Formats: sequence, C-alpha cells, structure tokens
Amino acid sequence: MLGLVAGSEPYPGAAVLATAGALAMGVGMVRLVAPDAVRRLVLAAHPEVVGSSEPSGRVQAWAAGPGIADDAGQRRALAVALESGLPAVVDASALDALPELLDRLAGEHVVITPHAGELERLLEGPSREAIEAEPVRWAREASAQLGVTVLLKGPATVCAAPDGTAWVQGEGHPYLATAGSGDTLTGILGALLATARGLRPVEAAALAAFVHGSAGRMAAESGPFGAGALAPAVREALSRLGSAEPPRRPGQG
Ligand SMILES: NC(=O)C1=CN([C@@H]2O[C@H](COP(=O)(O)OP(=O)(O)OC[C@H]3O[C@@H](n4cnc5c(N)ncnc54)[C@H](OP(=O)(O)O)[C@@H]3O)[C@@H](O)[C@H]2O)[C@@H](O)CC1
Ligand SMILES: Nc1ncnc2c1ncn2[C@@H]1O[C@H](COP(=O)(O)OP(=O)(O)O)[C@@H](O)[C@H]1O
Repeated sequence: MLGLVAGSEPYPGAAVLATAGALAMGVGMVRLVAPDAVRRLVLAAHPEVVGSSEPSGRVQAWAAGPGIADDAGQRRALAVALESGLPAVVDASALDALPELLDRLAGEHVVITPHAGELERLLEGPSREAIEAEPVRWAREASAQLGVTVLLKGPATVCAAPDGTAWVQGEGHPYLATAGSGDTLTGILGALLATARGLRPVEAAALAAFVHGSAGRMAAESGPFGAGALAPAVREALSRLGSAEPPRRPGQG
C-alpha cells in the first residue's frame, strides 16, 4: 500500500499522473492525501484510490511532492510522511521543503528525485550546467552530503546511495522530457518502494528509472506523447522487460 501526497489547487493533474504510475506497477492500493477537489479528479480517473485530506491509515511507503506547490496542508503531510521513517520518494515541490526536514529525517530510505535545476537549488554549489555535465559525480556528491538516496533525472538518470553505490540508465527517449513525466516516475518508484521487498532503495530507484525509460521508449515508437501515455506504456514495458538491457553501474562494460 502506497501513501501518496500529491496535487494542489494549481496542479491537480500531477496527482492523477503519479497515481497512474503507481497503479500501473501493480501496487495493491494507493492512499492519496490531497485537497478535496484534487481527490475528486483522481477518483474520476482511478476509482480504486482511497484517501483523505490528511494522512491516515497504514502504508508501506510514501511518495510525496508531485504538484503540491506551496500548499500548507500538503507540506504538513510531507512532514508526517518523512517522520514515519518508512521508505519515501520525495519529488518536485517537496524538494523545496527538504532542507529543514533533512537534519533529523535523512537516511538511505529517503529517495529524492531532482532534475539538474532542482539539485542546483539543493546543493548551493554547482550550477545546473555543471550538474548536467557530470551527473554521476553530482548525484554521488549530493547523496553523501544530504545523507539520502538520489535519483538525478536527465537524458541519463543516475541513482546514487550515500555509500557511493551508483547506477546509471539511459534507456529513455528525449520525448520523456514532457510535463508530468517526472510525476509518473514518482508513482512508479513509490510503488516499488512499497512492494519490492529486499531491494535497497537505490536499487528500487534504478529499477524505476529503467521501467520509466523503457515505457518512454515504447510510447515514442508511435511519435511524440504526453505524460498521460506513460502509465499504459509501463504495463507494456513490464511485459517486454525480459529482453531489455539491464541498468549498468559506472565503469561496467
Ligand atoms: N500536470 C501537472 O499538474 C503538472 C505539474 N507539475 C508540477 O509543477 C510544479 C512546478 O514544476 P515546474 O516544472 O514548473 O518547475 P521546476 O521543476 O521547479 O522548474 C523550475 C526550475 O528548474 C529548471 N528545470 C525545469 N525542468 C528542468 C530539467 N528537466 N532539467 C533541468 N532543469 C530544469 C527550470 O529551468 P528552465 O527549464 O525554465 O530553464 C527552472 O529554473 C511541481 O510541483 C510539479 O510537480 C509539473 O510536473 C508539470 C505537470
Ligand atoms: N533527453 C532525454 N532523454 C531521455 N529522458 C529524458 C531526457 N530529458 C529528460 N528526460 C527524462 O524525462 C523526465 C522529466 O521529468 P521532470 O524533469 O521531473 O519533468 P516534469 O516535472 O515536467 O514531470 C525525467 O525522468 C528525465 O530523466
């Protein structure tokens, strides 16, 4: 069961996309924390979702951030999610609230999913261009510095753990750079954290990036697409994965 903190008045669609990503991975249930209007929209698309405007009920992992903007209730829900100590993926707007939470709540079980622009804001050192030029270096550096697992998004996605372990995948397609693509990835990763027992968070992150990239490549076979096409492609990607290349570690063949 996945707890999902997503959506706000300005960005309700991000909650729909993150939910779709999680459900496509076969997560047993999504508990959505969101304002009433957002929940109504998500329920219209995904009637299997349950939820409320504040966190309640048992979950195995959390995914927080898609479209929450500066909604005060959603920021409180993010804090509750992190204080649970459960595996958690923290994305998008939730990254802005991180610095004040990380002092006491960091750990390998927290996976942050910035793009280069967001990591620039979190590290206050390297520029976005520097991060884009050396993503493996900066993903590792961020993970060690912040004490969390990092999934750095871009043409190649780098997943790094505080102990220096890193995975790189470049399975995707440039068409993946479309609004809401990252929100879908957050749902995919949240579902894996909730269900994939025995995987380290950095391994779950690498697998999520691989599934997301593979889905993007398949969706791109019929031309440019919007993020709404990704969740259906995830199901196809999962059925084809047996014949795909696995993600690789830097330095490996
Ligand atoms: N349907 C919905 O409801 C959707 C809702 N969404 C929600 O909207 C919220 C705000 O998200 P956002 O993308 O508008 O702002 P944010 O990521 O903070 O960018 C600000 C800075 O980062 C930079 N930057 C951007 N992308 C980059 C990249 N790939 N790689 C590197 N840099 C990049 C960008 O620079 P620029 O691209 O302008 O040069 C700028 O400087 C968030 O909660 C999200 O969930 C979206 O997911 C869309 C679908
Ligand atoms: N050139 C590219 N090739 C492959 N994948 C890409 C490329 N550019 C971006 N991506 C992927 O697209 C996704 C974009 O997510 P994100 O930056 O969060 O956008 P949004 O906030 O609009 O959803 C990420 O998974 C990223 O790795």
